[in-house]
Amino acid sequence: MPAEEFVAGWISGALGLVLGHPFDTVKVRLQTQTTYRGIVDCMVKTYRHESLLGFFKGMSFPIASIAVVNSVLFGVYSNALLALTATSHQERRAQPPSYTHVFIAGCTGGFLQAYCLAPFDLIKVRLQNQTEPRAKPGSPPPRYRGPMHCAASIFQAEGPRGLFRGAWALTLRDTPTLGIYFVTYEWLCRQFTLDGQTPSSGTVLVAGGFAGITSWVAATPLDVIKSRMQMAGLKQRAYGGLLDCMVSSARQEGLGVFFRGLTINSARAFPVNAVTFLSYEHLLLSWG
Ligand SMILES: CN(C)C(=N)NCCC[C@H](N)C(=O)O
Repeated sequence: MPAEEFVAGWISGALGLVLGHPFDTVKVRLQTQTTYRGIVDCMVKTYRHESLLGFFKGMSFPIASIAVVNSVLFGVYSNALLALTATSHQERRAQPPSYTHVFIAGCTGGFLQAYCLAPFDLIKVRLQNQTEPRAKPGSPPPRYRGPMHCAASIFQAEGPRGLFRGAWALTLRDTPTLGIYFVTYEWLCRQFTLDGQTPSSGTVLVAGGFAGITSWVAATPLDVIKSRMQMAGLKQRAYGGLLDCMVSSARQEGLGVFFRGLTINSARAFPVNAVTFLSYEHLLLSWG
């Protein structure tokens, strides 16, 4: 099993994550809290109340976890393609796989990464939703003192299953959308590259960026539900399950609720995924 894809996936995912985290914090807050009038209002309030640090809440944990999650995604994707088409990463430019194979491999990667991502994503969302300013005398202490304390508190209160809250919604979100992600990337690369050639860096940046946007547009409805399930019973009301969360969110806030965070998600997706794919392709190319 080729291991370079796992390592390249890890490094490229971490680079993309740092770039996209401030956008991600605004997105999570818009999706789960009703106190903001829009993106700008959320950014201004976050900055005033919590300074620049507020945008980077909950980042240390995803940085550590991206090692696992992105390497599982890219490693499983590439190895699934190897199993389906008997071609290695290097051979795929000369013998491109069919889009059906790319889609199946992407869905497989998405499905497996969702389970690795679930506990890390839960902790990230819980920390991002803590709007208390850091270390201000007299202000109430935040519920969680950091990622480890957050993980331990959830574990103590709900057991190991508690750490997988929202995992179903996350799996439903990621399985098909990661198929879409890799198909879009491959399709765009092939449109702008001569047969058998390696795509230029510009092509990889654009194809990666648009793959990110397309997949996140498709993922946003379930992303909203996932974030609400993860916050259920805290700042949110508790839900009877995924379907109950969907129906009651739509009843109370209209169908527009499923597109909350869409703009910020798309704005974040372009740079994050452009950088992720560029570094992934370059790392694999330099390792031969
Ligand atoms: C639509 N979905 C779930 C994705 N495209 N997932 C791939 C993640 C890539 C990058 N780390 C990101 O956070 O955008």
